[in-house]
Amino acid sequence: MSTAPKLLQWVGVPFMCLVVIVVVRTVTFPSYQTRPPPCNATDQDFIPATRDRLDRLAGAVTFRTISYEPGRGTPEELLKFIAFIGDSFPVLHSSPLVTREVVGNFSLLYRVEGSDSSLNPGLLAAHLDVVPVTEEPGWEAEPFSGQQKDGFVYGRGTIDDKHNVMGQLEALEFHLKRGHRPRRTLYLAYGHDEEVSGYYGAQKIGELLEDRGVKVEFVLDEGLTVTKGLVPGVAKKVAMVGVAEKGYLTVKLSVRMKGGHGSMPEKESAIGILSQAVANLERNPQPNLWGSGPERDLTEHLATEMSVLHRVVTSNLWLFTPVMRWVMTQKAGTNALSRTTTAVTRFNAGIKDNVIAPEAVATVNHRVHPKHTIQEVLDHDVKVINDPRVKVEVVESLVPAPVSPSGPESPAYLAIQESIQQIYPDSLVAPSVMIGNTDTRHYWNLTSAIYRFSPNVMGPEDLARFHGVNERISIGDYERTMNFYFHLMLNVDRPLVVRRHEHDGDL
Ligand SMILES: CCCCCCCC/C=C\CCCCCCCC(=O)N[C@@H](CCCCN)C(=O)O
Ligand SMILES: [Zn+2]
Ligand SMILES: [Zn+2]
Repeated sequence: MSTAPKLLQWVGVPFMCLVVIVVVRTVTFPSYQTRPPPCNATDQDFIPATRDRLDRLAGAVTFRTISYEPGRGTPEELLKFIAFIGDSFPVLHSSPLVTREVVGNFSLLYRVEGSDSSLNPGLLAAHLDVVPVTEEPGWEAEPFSGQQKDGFVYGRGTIDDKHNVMGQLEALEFHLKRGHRPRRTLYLAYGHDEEVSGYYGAQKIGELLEDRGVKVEFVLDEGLTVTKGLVPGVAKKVAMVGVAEKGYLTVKLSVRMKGGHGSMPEKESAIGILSQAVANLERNPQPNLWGSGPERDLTEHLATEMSVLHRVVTSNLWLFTPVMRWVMTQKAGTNALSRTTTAVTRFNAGIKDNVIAPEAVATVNHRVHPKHTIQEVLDHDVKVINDPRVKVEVVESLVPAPVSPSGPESPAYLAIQESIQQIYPDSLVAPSVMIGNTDTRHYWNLTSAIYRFSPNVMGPEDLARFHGVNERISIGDYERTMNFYFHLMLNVDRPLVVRRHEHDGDL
């Protein structure tokens, strides 16, 4: 047989088989998107973002409830914020159904008594504290003003996390004002030191509930959001419900050398050696694990909603995972889903222009992928630094969270999904990995159904607002936040049993 037909036989035929398999899988890949059951909400079942509600959010932002490090915050501001909350919701705070405890001096635990003791309580979480403000001159509005400008409320805490605190309380106040009596007992847990790991706030709340033998049906805390323009190949909004949460590892790198007079430097300095170590870490990222954890579910839940090329790839991850691994590392948001991230967040050295620095110290903040271990991350750092003069110390660590159930087998997840779809009817919903950390670490013993989701919309240009400059929330998003919690409180106020969910294709 001549070469051409033999080549065709050995290459062409297998290639054609491959093409057929890829095409068949693409066209037959299942849709995970479902439609919620009909919502019988009326016009009265709506919380408008009225002036007084916006002023309450703005007021909350004015309290400089900054957390600096574990055990070092702003107690006076927290006490003022707590008092402000008490004054802002008179029906809630005078209801015989509601009890409020101050836990750990500055955290709040509300309990709304339900009428049906056969239903396990639900727990909504958020936090009262914020991170410090940097780059103040870059802000378009004073960071603790709560200024309303161009359809936004500006300020530190507007999306992390005072919109959830105030949005949940507004929803509960609205329910109680209308005489609603919940069947399911509801806890509202507001930690005062989430930004510094919650050791004195949420941890105490978790311990208190455990000591009381409380088991909850679900926990919902801050998390990923409704996203627009962040998922490659998807034009629609995508609401990402965190069913998992990355761990973290904070590492201190230090180099000590002989100091001395700036006029007689040695060939290498502590600053130079540490700078090289940091550069090595940034040039050699932790391994790409995309596809090995819950982030794969996010992609597969969206495959049928993607543009053709992306759909071919995501419907055939058996073949194209290497392609996905490359695509997903091209931007910070998707890269954060794909691997343990490495962020050098502090670098300190030197005391005077003419003095050789005897020590240089840097802090590295890793967020650990669900399929990675703390030790593996540390081993990678040491290997990549490859310099025994650099001391590597673990400052703090947390293993990745257990993965919560999602999809049709998880009624609590479906209730969250349903509430999202009632507020964002044009949005897709998918399970995802919370790339930041939350107070839910302190609630692991209360339930296996822990979710992280904040009902506001984030686009590519908004990611930098988290802990950054010009943190803000649109008035429309705050209105949707309040109404998300209004609907969620209704949607969970029934036995949460596995229900047959209407698939698009079934209607
Ligand atoms: C396929 C597209 C994927 C895009 C993913 C980007 C989605 C962006 C939406 C939201 C980003 C959420 C990150 C914000 C985390 C907020 C909570 C927080 O700040 N927590 C702190 C706790 C610190 C505890 C101290 N160890 C933190 O994570 O730093
Ligand atoms: Zn937060
Ligand atoms: Zn934060």
